[in-house]
Amino acid sequence: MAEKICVAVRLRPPVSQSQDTSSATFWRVEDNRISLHKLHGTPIPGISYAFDYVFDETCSNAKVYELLTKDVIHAAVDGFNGTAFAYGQTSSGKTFTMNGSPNDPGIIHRAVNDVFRKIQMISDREFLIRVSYMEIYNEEINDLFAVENQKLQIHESLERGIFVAGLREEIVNNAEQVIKLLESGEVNRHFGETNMNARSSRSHTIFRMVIESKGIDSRSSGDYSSSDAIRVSVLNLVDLAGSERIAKTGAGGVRLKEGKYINKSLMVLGNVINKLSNGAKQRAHIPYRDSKLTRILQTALGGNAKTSIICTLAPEEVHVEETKGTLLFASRAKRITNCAQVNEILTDAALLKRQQLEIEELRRKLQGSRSEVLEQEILKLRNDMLKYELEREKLEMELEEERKSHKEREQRIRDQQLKIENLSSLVSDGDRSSSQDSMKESPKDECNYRGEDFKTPCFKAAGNAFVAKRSNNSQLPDFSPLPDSFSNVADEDTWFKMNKGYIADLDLLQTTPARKVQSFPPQDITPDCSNDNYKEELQNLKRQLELAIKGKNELERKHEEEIQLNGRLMGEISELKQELDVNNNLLEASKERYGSLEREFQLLKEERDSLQKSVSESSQKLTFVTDQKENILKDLNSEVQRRKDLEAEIKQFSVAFASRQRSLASIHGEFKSKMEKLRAENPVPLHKSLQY
Ligand SMILES: Nc1ncnc2c1ncn2[C@@H]1O[C@H](COP(=O)(O)OP(=O)(O)OP(=O)(O)O)[C@@H](O)[C@H]1O
Repeated sequence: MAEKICVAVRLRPPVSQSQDTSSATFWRVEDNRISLHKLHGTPIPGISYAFDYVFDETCSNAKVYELLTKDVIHAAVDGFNGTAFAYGQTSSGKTFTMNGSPNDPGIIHRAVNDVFRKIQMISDREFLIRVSYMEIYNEEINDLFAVENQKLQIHESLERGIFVAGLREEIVNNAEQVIKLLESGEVNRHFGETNMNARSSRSHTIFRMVIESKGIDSRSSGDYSSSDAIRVSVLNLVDLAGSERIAKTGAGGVRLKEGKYINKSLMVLGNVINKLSNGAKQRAHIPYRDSKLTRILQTALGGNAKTSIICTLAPEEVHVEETKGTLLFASRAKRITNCAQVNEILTDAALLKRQQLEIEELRRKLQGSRSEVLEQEILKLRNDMLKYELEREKLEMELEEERKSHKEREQRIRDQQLKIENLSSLVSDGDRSSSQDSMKESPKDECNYRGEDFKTPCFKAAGNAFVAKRSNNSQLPDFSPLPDSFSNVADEDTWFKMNKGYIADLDLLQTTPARKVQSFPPQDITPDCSNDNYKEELQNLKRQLELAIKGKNELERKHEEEIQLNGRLMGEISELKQELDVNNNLLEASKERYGSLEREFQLLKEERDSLQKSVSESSQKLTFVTDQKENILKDLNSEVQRRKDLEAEIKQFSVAFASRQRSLASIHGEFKSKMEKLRAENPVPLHKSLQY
């Protein structure tokens, strides 16, 4: 059954009253809560903790045992593993709590007495108790019952669980015997003097009782499921060494080395408690193997055991930080859930029967909900996967189409840009031609000019044609001086770049028509023209120019629109891409889940198969045993029958024997009387006469 570890804290009495008067804070205990207060009584926010029990400095070991530990001890007698340990900084009262004083024995003594007292009260079971006592000193395990057993190793086996190999175990019959053994062990324990404690435990000690019991009349009951089982439980009573600040303990040399080992193993214990307190989901790996202490206490921490922890606190203000640390440890420990169950070892027949029941149960579970649920989940996942695949394909198609139309639009934009460039150059060419024309005076020049093949601009093949036109025009520098203001609008370099196919800056291009209007108004051109045709042509040219400018503006507007549309579409494409990514992730996740479910399903199938196999093996075994039993019964019956027959025969024989005896007796009587009669008739001694 899952249950939380039981956690209590205990405040030891202050070492010296005088220290307290100068304190600025003190710990207050109210019911099952402990909080830090300022000297005048105001509670300090955030430093208040509740536990299963909070014992103040007036509390006795008797009370601590009664409220916190007794249940664990009693449960151990009933077959549950149990652990009780004391945790706290050095000199906070751990050893006092576990070992006690002559006037107020500690938890270990009380537990030992209680175990034997309880056993006495159980009449239907017989008990076997073994005890051992070890210490972990500088991360080495030593036997406190046998000093020669040092540096012992931890092992693990199916039958014994985690155990210390080579540790002496004494079989004990009463509490006094155990107390004597404990006293002998205490002598071997490592204690040392530090600034904080004149007799400081330099090692963690674990006193262990293994309690075995068996129902007394198990044979007669015939119920194999429980009375035939042997219960084995392990009870650990642990006195930890205290965490210490080297600065405070003033430790050096050996003490310093011990302190480092102590702190390290307590840190591992803290880590284990921390991980366990995170709850099953976030637990991941629990570092039990990082220290000997946690390895030995593995079952007690989050395993098959009932556990109670007492955290001892030093009340002095100078220890307030350590006390807060201990309280934090205690509140984490409070969140740990153990799952204790009676430990039973079964005889073969009981084991067979129980296994069969378990197999049946498993089979029911397997055939029932679990596999159905799994199959349904797999089906659902398959559907989801198909759905995602379809959605992905659809999205991919949409994306492809979008890409295509995006390309087309880009092409259109490029075309438009080109057209705009052409128009712009045309406009400026036209301007320049106009200005040149207006300055021309000789008919030869006029003819030359008119002889040029001036056409409506061909937008599509603009690039090269335009470059050619520019190069033609550049042959007339003398007749076409650039206005001063031109360089402010579009310099030669810019033109050059544009004509070479550089990306155009539209802002620059837009300034070109404005220059034409400002610099070359039409009235400046006409008065100088004497030829009518030429005038007409000029008019045409002007019209064409106007049209071209209009066209160019229109194109620019369209171009702008296209760019905006393009921007929007790009946004849509990136949204689609994101959606596609999300879908892909979902697909991956469901694929993974699907895979793991399939694996789980496969495992379950294998498990089911092996279970079925073991069921059939068990059935075979059972049939074999039943057959054997029947045969034996048959043999027994025939033996009984034979015995009955023999008895009857003996009876008959006895009757016949008796009647024979009777007839013999009568013959003998007759013979005797005849002899006597003969003797009377014949005085010759009979034996003589008979000799003849
Ligand atoms: N509840 C208590 N009532 C009276 N005296 C106490 C109590 N707790 C502790 N003490 C006394 O305080 C001193 C230190 O206690 P103890 O040796 O038990 O501390 P510890 O936590 O085991 O220290 P360490 O970790 O150094 O071994 C001892 O003299 C002990 O008798």
